[in-house]
Amino acid sequence: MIKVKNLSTAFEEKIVHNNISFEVKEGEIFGILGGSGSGKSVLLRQIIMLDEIQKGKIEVFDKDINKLSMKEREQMKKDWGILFQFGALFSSLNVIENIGIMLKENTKLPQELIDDIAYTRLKMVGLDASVGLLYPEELSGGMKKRVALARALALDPKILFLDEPTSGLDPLSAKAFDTLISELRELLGLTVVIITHELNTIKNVLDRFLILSDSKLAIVGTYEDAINANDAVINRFLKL
Ligand SMILES: Nc1ncnc2c1ncn2[C@@H]1O[C@H](COP(=O)(O)OP(=O)(O)OP(=O)(O)O)[C@@H](O)[C@H]1O
Repeated sequence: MIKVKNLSTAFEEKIVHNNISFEVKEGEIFGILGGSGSGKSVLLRQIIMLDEIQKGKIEVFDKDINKLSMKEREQMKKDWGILFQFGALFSSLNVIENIGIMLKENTKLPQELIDDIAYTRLKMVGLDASVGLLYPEELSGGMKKRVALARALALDPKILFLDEPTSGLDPLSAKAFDTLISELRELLGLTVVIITHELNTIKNVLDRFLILSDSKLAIVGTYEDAINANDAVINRFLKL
């Protein structure tokens, strides 16, 4: 689904990625892990075409994203949903309007249908229809994340990108959100890419992950692979 080949990124003196390569397979929940400032966000932003690729190649759906026409770029962006860490909801819009905005901006569907789809998405993320007319300030942290997720799912994406989706949530809400991500992957056949440092998520939700360390990949593999690697950097990171 995503192939990163020999990617190198540097900002002035600082080398952020030093010739890294990995693949994300269709249908898996893949984690991007690493310490603060290790280049996780830059990597994600390069994959979703917000940051430029300095050296190397990234393919999504078997297409080199550096070689897309404007039209192909726009088309590809409709095939993924993104939930940023601080992906705030619009405070002046109610929940249904917040979810529907993606459809309003990207389709010519009539308002009635947009509302119908938005309510379907709301249900998908485990929220009751009665939440639809509430405004963001009336929601708990966990509910806000779910609404933002519903918005990311609005266009029926093939890939879902999540940047620290459970940060700021209490442990119970974080666990419930993790379960939801796993369920949605099953239900919708999504491929999910998550930046996370939550050990529970790493252990229980991710199929495979990479760890960025010193601009290289300390590992690309499963949790079991990570344990078996018996590597000091990996062990420190996973608190093994
Ligand atoms: N546009 C830019 N110009 C210069 N330096 C940048 C730019 N973008 C990122 N960096 C630097 O690249 C490094 C990696 O940043 P990045 O945001 O990817 O880290 P991260 O792993 O996501 O960290 P965190 O977990 O703290 O969010 C940092 O040192 C950051 O300061």
